[in-house]
Amino acid sequence: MTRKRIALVAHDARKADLIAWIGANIRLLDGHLYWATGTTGQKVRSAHPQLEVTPLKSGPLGGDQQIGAMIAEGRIDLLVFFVDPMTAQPHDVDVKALTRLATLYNIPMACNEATADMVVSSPLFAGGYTPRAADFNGYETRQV
Ligand SMILES: O=C(CO)COP(=O)(O)O
Repeated sequence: MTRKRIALVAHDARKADLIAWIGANIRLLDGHLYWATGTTGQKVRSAHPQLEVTPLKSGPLGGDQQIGAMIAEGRIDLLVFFVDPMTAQPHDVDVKALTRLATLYNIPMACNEATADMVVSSPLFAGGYTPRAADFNGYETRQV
C-alpha cells in the first residue's frame, strides 16, 4: 500500500463529525500518515490512537498556514477539511489561503463528509494515484 500523507482539519462545530467520519472509515484510513491543525490533531489522536497523527499549531495560531506550506512543498496528498460554513472565523484569511493552495497545487480536498466519503472509497485513493501537475498561465505548480 502506498502510504498517503493526509492533512486533517476541522472547525470546532465539525470536529465531532470528523472524528465520527474517521471511525466509520478507519479500515481505509489506517496505515496512512497524518498531519493536523493542533486541536483537531489532539482530538483525533485521543479518539483514534492507532493513527499516526502529527499535530501542528492550532488553526487560528498558524496551523492552516503550516498545512498550506506543506502543500506548497509537495508534502501532502489529500486535505480533509471539515469546514463550518455558519460561523465567522477570526483567521478566515488563513482558511482561504489553505483552500487556495490546495486548489492551486491540485490536491484532492474534501470540505464536507460526502466528498470525503467519495475520496476514500475511490479506486484512485487505494491505488498509487498522482494528480497531474496543475499549470496556471505557465506557472508549473507541482515539482516532480
Ligand atoms: O481553525 C481551524 C482550521 O481553520 C482548526 O484549528 P484547530 O484544529 O486547532 O481547532
